[in-house]
Amino acid sequence: MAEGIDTDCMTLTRFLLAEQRKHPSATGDLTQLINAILTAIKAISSAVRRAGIAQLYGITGNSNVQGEEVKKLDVLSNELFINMLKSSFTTCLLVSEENETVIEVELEKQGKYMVSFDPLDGSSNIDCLGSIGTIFAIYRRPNDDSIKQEDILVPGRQAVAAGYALYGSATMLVLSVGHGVNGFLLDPSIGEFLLTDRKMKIKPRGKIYSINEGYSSMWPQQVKDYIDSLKFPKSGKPPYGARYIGSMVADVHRTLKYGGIFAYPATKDSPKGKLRLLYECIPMAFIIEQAGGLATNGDINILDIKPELIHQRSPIFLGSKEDVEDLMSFFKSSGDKA
Ligand SMILES: O=P(O)(O)OC[C@H]1O[C@](O)(COP(=O)(O)O)[C@@H](O)[C@@H]1O
Ligand SMILES: [Mg+2]
Ligand SMILES: [Mg+2]
Repeated sequence: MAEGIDTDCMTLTRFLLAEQRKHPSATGDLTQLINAILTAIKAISSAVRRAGIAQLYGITGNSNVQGEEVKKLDVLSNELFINMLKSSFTTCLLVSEENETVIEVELEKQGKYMVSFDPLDGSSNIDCLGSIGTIFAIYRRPNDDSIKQEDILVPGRQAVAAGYALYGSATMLVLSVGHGVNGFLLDPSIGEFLLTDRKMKIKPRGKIYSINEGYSSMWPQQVKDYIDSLKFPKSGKPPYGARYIGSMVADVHRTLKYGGIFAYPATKDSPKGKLRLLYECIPMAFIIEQAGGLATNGDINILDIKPELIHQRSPIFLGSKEDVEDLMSFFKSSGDKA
């Protein structure tokens, strides 16, 4: 019989408590907040698993066979996330991809953290049973009494934690509280996340690039030249392989595990790129950097960008350090920005 992964039976709950004990002054609020996120992720995971099989029984679209309303997965995921975060009594400001404006938590439920999140990422993959995910970043609120909505517009460098859940062939949570990255697999039979990927590190260089090649005619020249250098290497080295799922969580997770580069550049149609800074680019950049990789917009590090708008977009290139540095050299030598 094949041996299973050695999990040491370290549950995420135990892991978080051990992290908390490293900081004697910790109040436990961050642990409570992450636990609330975990509950939302378990509920979303269970809804995702049911959504696939629901197609078999005609429970699709907006109503089921009885004509009852069925919430779309992204709407349901958003509601679950917001409810869990509010009822954790640890948050004050929330930014969700699904809400136009900043959500201010009711005064009596307010706590000291701010959270930005994409409750369901890769939604175009839902109907074809492809992998989807959830992304989040956590910040401490400024130390004054009155909170302002713009308080959440801080560079990713100031995040205290970030992570993502991937609803793939199993549900995995990848988390960093600022001391490296750890991965936990959900065992649905016991409802627990178990530590399976301890101290995750990204290879310094990979062999895979991940970009929507269909838009190549609209890429900046530097991106065209860089991708050509991977496909037609001069030195007689083998070319890079290409992989693109179209679900950021799944594409970034593969990049973290196998190495290489993930890119969503600016295009002629989307001069600022497509992906959103607060709840897609920053959390992923935080994870990749904590794992020893790099994330840039082609000009500056993603974590050093000061956001100006909650739904601001940014070009992004992230992954193995040497691969991202190679890409950056194409922008530097042309003198142009991404
Ligand atoms: O289809 P495209 O243009 O390649 O875009 C794919 C990107 O869009 C996204 O699906 C956008 O996320 P949402 O599903 O949360 O809107 C990313 O996950 C993915 O990287
Ligand atoms: Mg998304
Ligand atoms: Mg989304």
